Amino acid sequence: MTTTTRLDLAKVRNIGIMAHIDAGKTTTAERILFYTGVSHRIGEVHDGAAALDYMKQERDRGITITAAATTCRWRGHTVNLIDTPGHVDFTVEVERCLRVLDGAVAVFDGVAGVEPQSETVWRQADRYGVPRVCFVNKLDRAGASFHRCVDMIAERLGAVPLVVQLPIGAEDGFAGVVDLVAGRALMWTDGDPDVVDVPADLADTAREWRGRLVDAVAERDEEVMALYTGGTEPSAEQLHAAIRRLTVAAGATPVFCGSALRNKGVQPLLDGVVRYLPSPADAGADDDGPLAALAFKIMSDRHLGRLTFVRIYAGRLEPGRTVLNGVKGRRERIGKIYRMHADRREEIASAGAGDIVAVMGLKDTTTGETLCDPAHPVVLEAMDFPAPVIEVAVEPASRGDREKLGAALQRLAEEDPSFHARTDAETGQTVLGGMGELHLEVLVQRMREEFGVAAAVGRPRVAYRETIRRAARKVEYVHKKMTGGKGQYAKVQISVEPCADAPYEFVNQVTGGRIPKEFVPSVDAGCQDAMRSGVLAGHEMTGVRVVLLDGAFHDVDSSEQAFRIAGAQAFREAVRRASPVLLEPVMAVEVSTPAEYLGEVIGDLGARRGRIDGIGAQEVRARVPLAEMFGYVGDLRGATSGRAAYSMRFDSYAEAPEAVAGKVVAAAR
Ligand SMILES: Nc1nc2c(ncn2[C@@H]2O[C@H](COP(=O)(O)OP(=O)(O)OP(=O)(O)O)[C@@H](O)[C@H]2O)c(=O)[nH]1
Repeated sequence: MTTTTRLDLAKVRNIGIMAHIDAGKTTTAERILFYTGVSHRIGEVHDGAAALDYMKQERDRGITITAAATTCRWRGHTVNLIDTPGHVDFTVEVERCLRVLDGAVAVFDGVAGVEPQSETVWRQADRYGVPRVCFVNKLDRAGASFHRCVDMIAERLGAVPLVVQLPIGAEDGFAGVVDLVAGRALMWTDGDPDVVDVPADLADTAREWRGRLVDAVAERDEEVMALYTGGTEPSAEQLHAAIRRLTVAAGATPVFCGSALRNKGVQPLLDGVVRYLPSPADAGADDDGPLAALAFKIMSDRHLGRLTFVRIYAGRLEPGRTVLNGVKGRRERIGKIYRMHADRREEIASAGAGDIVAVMGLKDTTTGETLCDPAHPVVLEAMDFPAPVIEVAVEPASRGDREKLGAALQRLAEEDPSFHARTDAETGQTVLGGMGELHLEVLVQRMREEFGVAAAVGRPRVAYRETIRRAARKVEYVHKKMTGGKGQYAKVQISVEPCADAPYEFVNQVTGGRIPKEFVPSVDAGCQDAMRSGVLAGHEMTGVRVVLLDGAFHDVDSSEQAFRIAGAQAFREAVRRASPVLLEPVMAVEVSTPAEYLGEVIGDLGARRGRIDGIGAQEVRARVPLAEMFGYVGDLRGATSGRAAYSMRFDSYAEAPEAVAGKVVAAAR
């Protein structure tokens, strides 16, 4: 059965849930699905039964890897919910979700407060200008503190928290919340909360905090300020409207609280989502304009095959329609369209601006590309994906496995733009690259379990790069083969020089037909072939400009192939003369630790060739080469009795010191 819906845009919310690993995103999302009637029982993460974590891997590991888009309904609104992964290795997933969201719920662990990864994700959301509401979760746990977490939101994240609720009771006795806007209390026993008077012992505190809320809003909102100076207390509706204006403008963030696990606080959080977070209409979505949609995720479904998740910004999508991939300039036909409900799907007859849906039938479109009306081509701003910094070599067990591996890698790379696969030119091995140890572990496990590839997998190693330190001018290479029938002949002369603003550039300066036009792209292709495997240790090269200066050809014996070979050989020779160097990935590392271990943590980072960027009362920021960070999880736990935590993301590539480079080069040879 298919359904046709024309959404009232003002009643749509496209939101994500973001947080540090284990803060309780998945548990909160599960409760949202339960209360909105999508799922009929509550799946627990620790039972491996959460509906959103539907991939087998996720069930095994109890963590969220792939963001799943789910549609649910709350108080007459359509809420498209995206559950984003919290582990730093999957930052790309978070980033691509933020790109298509209108708003987000930031979940914090009431005991741990603002943790490093919540900070990373918060900054990402800042970068994309995504309005947020906060949910301070786990208030049932021993040691939880709502106010400490609110302070951290202000201090660590530089946000303006608007406290709209106060917890009633603490830890085991946590029973409900005061709604400061309405001046009522919500108490949970089972299911929906009872709305009652604010408990007498909290009345004064509640009055004080409502005053603070009104002050904070008045300071930033003219309408409430006008009431305030006129001596009128704003009504609940006026306050709601002002909080919405501030939230949508990303000028402040309402803070809610509760315990997802104990089923407390989730319904008012949902109210907050529809009340305060923006709708696509706030972003100017237009159903009647020409189509503009962004593909933000590719997923292979065991039954349906390739599904492309798209966010529609303008216009409508219908099955059977031909659309243009604005980036590739190729036409694609839309197959069936689905609204996804985590583990279930609903076929729909059309989808409009502001919607997030899954589409079948797209063959050529990858993550970050735009779909548009062929008569009105547009390209929406694409997404940037960081380079893989860690690799493993994979050796298929048999020829059959090699074939399966090829298919698996293609599918996995389509789904995940932060995953790369290449063939090592020297060893012929297949090398997989990713964002971190866990990322690759998950990919390898999927390759084995989902695609049935039997393969030996090497130890994870750093993905180095190679570049050149200076220019090498006028390097010549002649490719000549005169054996047998038709010969091969191509001569090229090139210069190479360091290129700061692009990984690779090719400039053609050949004049007077010394190389026929049709062979110039072959020289370029040859240089790019050689870029894939540097002369030092076979790592991918970056930051090289090639200038093609001169050459010669032969009427009969010259071919594209010959010029490609000559280009590659000239390039290798030029690079050898241009002081090639090894680059290593350097990570931005943030460690949070009890103060007593601070000295030890700093000393250890130093021993790992780290450069300290900043030291706080309980935290250290440093830049450390990735090569020194293998096994850091365990070492840090050991040194701090498990009390410190860290997060790490790619920062930059830097020239490896000679001692390090020497070893890498020797190992490659
Ligand atoms: N005490 C308590 N535990 C909670 C609460 N919410 C979640 N948990 C537990 O915290 C753990 C992590 O919860 P998840 O929901 O998987 O956290 P997550 O943030 O989705 O984690 P990832 O998906 O791995 O990024 C689980 O064992 C939950 O049962 C809560 O309100 N109170």
